[in-house]
Amino acid sequence: MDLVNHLEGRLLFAVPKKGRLLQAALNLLEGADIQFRRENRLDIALVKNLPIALVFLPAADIPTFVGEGRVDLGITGYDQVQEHDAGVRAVASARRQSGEWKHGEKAKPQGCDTVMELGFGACKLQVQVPVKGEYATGKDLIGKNIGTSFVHLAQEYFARLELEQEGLVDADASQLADRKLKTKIIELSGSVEAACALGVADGIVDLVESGETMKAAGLMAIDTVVDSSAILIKSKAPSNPEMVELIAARIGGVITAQKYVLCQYNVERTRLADATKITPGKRAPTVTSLEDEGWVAVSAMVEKKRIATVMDDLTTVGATDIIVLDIHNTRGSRA
Ligand SMILES: Nc1ncnc2c1ncn2[C@@H]1O[C@H](COP(=O)(O)OP(=O)(O)OP(=O)(O)O)[C@@H](O)[C@H]1O
Ligand SMILES: O=P(O)(O)OC[C@H]1O[C@H](OP(=O)(O)OP(=O)(O)O)[C@H](O)[C@@H]1O
Repeated sequence: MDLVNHLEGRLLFAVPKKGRLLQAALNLLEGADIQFRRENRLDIALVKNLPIALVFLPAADIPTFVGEGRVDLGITGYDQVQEHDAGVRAVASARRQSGEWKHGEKAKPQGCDTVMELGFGACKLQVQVPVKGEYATGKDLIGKNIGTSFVHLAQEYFARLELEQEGLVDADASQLADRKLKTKIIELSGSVEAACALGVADGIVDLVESGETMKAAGLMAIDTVVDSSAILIKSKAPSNPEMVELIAARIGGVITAQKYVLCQYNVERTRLADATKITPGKRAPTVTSLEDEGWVAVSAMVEKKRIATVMDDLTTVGATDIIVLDIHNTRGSRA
């Protein structure tokens, strides 16, 4: 089947084609009942039960496709959106400085809107230097060689430090983009952590999650450029805004379900106020009278990560028959 000719009328939804975000993104699509079959080696898949086509793209390219309105929705890292935006500022700056930018010309309406955080892919883009070295702060690296895949964010980070050193604090985005750096930013496409040991760079700007890669390479973090996690983004003018809303509501429901459990217990009415302070629910707890006068049953959503403490505290205020249930899906309450 010629898939490209079947895209007409379908909302285009970009998903990372490989790497750290792929599996969690696929799990989210499954939870949202977005059904598709991806043919071997094809980067487009038609969704069977909705007028959507999935486009599998490198996470780094998704902000470009969504930002230019070629694709309506996308899942990628916040770091990638920030890098893309910094790249757009760098291009605008180059055009301004070369005189190509005409007076009064408006920037193209580029960029994307964040719909929601997705609760996975947490990591930090950090400035790293050799543990056994002479650098302790970002400023110590001014004028040095920096290896990174995030060239535009690194450029703006060092532009800020260089301008601060020259006495200009609070530089705006275009001043950062316009800066001719003393620091040399070296673009690397992977295995960035090897750059210092191999003598290519004095420091690097790279992603850190557990810190294992950094530690194994004999590096330590001295500053954070961006705190990131996976996000759902949409173009500024999606082809089908209702469908975007529907997908966002479904994905929001799955995320809430993953994040919360349902806690139910019985408690004496006299202790109800103490108990509901511990389980206020997302909006309010559901309280039902029991046959046994003086007792009530309470049911409330509780964040999964807090549930053990919540159960301890409920026991302390005299709650009994405490049970915790997994939530399969939700709607109408975003995470
Ligand atoms: N160690 C990590 N832990 C959590 N999230 C990460 C981690 N590394 C990267 N990410 C997130 O996943 C996104 C994609 O990174 P990943 O390294 O998987 O990309 P990729 O598409 O495989 O590209 P590359 O070929 O450059 O490795 C990053 O932008 C970041 O948001
Ligand atoms: O702090 P950690 O948990 O060790 O994770 C950090 C590593 O993960 C990412 O790389 P990835 O393994 O995705 O491969 P890459 O170097 O090819 O991008 C990132 O670029 C770091 O190298």
